[in-house]
Amino acid sequence: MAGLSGDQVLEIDDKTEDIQNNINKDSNCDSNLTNREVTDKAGLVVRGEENSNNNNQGGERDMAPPASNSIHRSGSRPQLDLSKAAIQGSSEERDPTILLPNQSDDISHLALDIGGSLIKLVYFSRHEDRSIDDKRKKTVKERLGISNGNRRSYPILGGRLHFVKFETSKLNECLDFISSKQLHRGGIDSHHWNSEAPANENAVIKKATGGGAYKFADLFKERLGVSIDKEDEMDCLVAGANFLLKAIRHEAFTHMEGHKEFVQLDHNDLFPYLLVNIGSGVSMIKVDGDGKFQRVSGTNVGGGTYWGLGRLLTKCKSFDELLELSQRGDNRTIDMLVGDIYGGMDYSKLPPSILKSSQIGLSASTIASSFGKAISDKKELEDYRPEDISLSLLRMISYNIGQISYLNALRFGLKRIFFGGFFIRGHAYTMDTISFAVHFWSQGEAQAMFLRHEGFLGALGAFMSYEKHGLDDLMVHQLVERFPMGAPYTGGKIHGPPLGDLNEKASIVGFCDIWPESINPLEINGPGLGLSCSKRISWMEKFVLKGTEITAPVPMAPPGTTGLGGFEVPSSRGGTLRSDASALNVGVLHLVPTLEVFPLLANPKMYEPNTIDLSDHSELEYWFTVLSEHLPDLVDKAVASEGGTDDAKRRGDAFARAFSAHLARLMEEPAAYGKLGLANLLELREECLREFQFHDAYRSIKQRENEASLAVLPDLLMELDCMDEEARLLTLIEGVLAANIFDWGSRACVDLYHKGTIIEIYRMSRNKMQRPWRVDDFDLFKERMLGSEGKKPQPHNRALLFVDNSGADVVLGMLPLARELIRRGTEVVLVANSLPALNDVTAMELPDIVAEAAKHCDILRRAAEAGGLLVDAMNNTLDGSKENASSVPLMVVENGCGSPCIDLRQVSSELAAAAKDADLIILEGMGRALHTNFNAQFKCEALKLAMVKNQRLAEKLIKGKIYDCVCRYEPAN
Ligand SMILES: Nc1ncnc2c1ncn2[C@@H]1O[C@H](COP(=O)(O)OP(=O)(O)O)[C@@H](O)[C@H]1O
Ligand SMILES: CC(C)(COP(=O)(O)O)[C@@H](O)C(=O)NCCC(=O)O
Ligand SMILES: [Mn+2]
Repeated sequence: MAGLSGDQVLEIDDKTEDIQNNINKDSNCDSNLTNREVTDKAGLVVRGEENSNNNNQGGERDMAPPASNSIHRSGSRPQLDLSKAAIQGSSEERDPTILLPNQSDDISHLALDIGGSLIKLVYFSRHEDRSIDDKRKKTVKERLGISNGNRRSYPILGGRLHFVKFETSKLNECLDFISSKQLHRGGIDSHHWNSEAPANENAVIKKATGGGAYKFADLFKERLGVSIDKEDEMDCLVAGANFLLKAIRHEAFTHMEGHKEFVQLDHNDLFPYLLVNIGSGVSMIKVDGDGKFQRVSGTNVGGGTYWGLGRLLTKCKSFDELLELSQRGDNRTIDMLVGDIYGGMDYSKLPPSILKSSQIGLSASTIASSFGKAISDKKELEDYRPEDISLSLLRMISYNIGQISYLNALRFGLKRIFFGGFFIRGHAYTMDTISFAVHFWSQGEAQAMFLRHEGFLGALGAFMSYEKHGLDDLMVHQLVERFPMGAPYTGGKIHGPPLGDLNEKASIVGFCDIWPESINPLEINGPGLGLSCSKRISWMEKFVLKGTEITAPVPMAPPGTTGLGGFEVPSSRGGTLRSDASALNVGVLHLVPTLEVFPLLANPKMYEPNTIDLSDHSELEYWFTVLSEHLPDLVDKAVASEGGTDDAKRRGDAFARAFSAHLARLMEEPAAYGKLGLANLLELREECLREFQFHDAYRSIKQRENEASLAVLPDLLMELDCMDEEARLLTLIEGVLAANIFDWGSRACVDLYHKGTIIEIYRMSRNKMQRPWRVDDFDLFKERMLGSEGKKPQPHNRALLFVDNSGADVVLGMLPLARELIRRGTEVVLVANSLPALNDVTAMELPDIVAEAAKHCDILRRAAEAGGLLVDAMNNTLDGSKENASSVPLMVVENGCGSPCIDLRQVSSELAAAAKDADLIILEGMGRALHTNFNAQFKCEALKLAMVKNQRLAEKLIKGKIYDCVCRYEPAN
């Protein structure tokens, strides 16, 4: 336990990462600015007031010393040594357990930028090693032709870069934080990239930049035993900016008149640009390339001026308070406007005989002189509203910086100006004001852009200055911002009344109220599949019997306590500057070195994963409600998955708060974390769960559904084998669609589970799948598979089956389909999640499922052996033969993601390799085939299969109803 001083006490638990370490004991999550913050991009409330004023006060002198020395940074950083990918321990046996490239030197996991106002920290944390079975992976890699020599073999989803900040005046808190997280241990002297590695504290060196790197070096040595290696501040700013602009897709954006738009930057056309860092003071740097820059100007009127003067004039206690005041201010009471001087007239309306230049265009409302009214009035400071003072000050400083920036851009013919530094604080009005100034003075020629990691450029640059870590060599998509998680959300105590026994909700009621009329529940006792097989008790009857196990409530904690206690339905706030940044971490980048663009995308540049764009506010509101309403059930499952312990309940509560707060934040500012689509929201939820140590909330649910399904699989396969080709293919596709109902992510399906009716409904839909489906290309697909007019088509070479849910979905739906393809001579690659998401099956779980299925099916067994899925059984096959060598293989690869949706711009290298020889893609499930990729075009044939388990989506996407099915077949593009 490391007690932190100040008004926020953090509880530290050494054993756990981020969140648990730092759950705020104070239940007031909305406390105003706290001493320790994580990247705060909050406060994007757009003022209704017109911002058409401009600052006509030219001639402001840059009082800062014009340091115009040109620094050229060495570009000879060591390259990423991909050939030495075996990182720790025995590389033969284990996949590397770290994500950063393995070099002989270690990698830093902490760098600091200690500025005049704020200390910025960038640190790296490692994910757990969750790589899937090594032997299997090795065989798959051999099959796919991936050798360690030319391919990266780092585990997927291996680490995160965190961004945290503290007030410089609260240095002690920063030191406590570093110490609590053991960030001062390890480093360039240790040989293992591992927080457990013994550290010779005397030799630990940390990179730091900013004035405090000099000023506080002794304190760091004394308190943490750390020697500070000082890095040039400008050097770091530029390195950080270049890195972000190249590596993060939605890093830069424009902000004009309240409208934020992300800009797509061409990496080959990035330079030159002007970097304006608005910290306590302002630096203006002309950047010509990596390590090539020149500090061309600056101004001493910066963030420190606003905060310093503002504090004196308004008595505000915090920067945020000052900024918030400005939002309610009216600067006309204190600024002297053109109209004040010219008797209410626009300067441009003066008679032509007087007006020499008609180009100036100064309206009456233009600020002629900031604070100018204060000279003529007989007023004292107390007579002015602090709100007005704050706004006047903010405008004065923002316009001034915008103007000087433009003049410097003009000096060097630069069109693009990127603004960083914490003065901006993601504040809409500040950005609008700066943008206005740049736009106004350049007459639209120059563009002001802002950076999402605005204040961390220096710290990131310092982080990257560690020799040989190779971070700067990582390409786009390798460092991705998945979602802004990682550092603690200050969840607070559980409060609110404990719920009763959650098990009560399992009472079984009828299902007719849910199921659409088109499928009549009364027909469930009908003639089964209408087949001539002689089995009296069909597999389905057995499965129904198993149903009670599937729908039984998950084991929960003793009644009376629950993880739901303190959960609050998110509510949107408006009108004030958000202080949530102190509670929400919006500063984490995930380091995912193995991610690649899926090679079968027809047009990667045009590819947009999201089908539903949430820029329409009513759409966002709808999904906000859906996800909020689903939250109690999710927390219930998550807490149960961890045994319902008190700790789990506390984390469940904190998760609910954090997720709700993120949702609320996004409602207010949808682009807060980058461009927002539905897939991002769903991913946010998974990331948030992981953040609170819920690594697999549906673990036991998945297990029991798998078991029930595997128990009846042999009988299903037998039934299928009794059919002719055509009936079988149709039954297989029906089987996939029907089983997609086992979805714990859909509110409607969760209701069916809880009512105990889901199995019946599944049975019903398998028995009677009315065609045509809402989207029904089955006949086309059938023709491709079976041919027409007696012509046998060429079987597919390799099919990638993107599988979805555990249980019936994968076992009774996708596996039988895979088996059919294998039987026809097509290699099958099952593509599954790298990390759990809802009840989706993961790549790590699949080999066991396949192995179990293979026990009763020769086709699957041989294929699984050939694909390396049954490595242990290879010398011990059912009949002892070695026939697997000639069999068509069944393989499993991980997709590189941990969400119900898939962004095909970022897939695992394994999947990318598997895709090379594939000529058929089958995307299954709502997440993978509808929310994302519904409109994706592929170079090869694609089949998109899903049951639509959401009414609104059904209406919007297919003009249909809930539980309608989609079978979309698209020939190669
Ligand atoms: N919580 C905060 N406390 C103090 N200043 C803040 C805060 N948030 C934003 N600021 C603004 O950011 C400025 C510091 O920006 P920063 O980029 O960190 O520069 P420096 O490296 O000089 O500290 C402050 O002068 C102030 O204008
Ligand atoms: C999360 C899901 C995409 C999972 O569906 P799946 O991919 O398993 O078919 C889906 O359950 C979903 O969109 N749920 C949210 C909408 C709702 O509750 O209706
Ligand atoms: Mn799913």
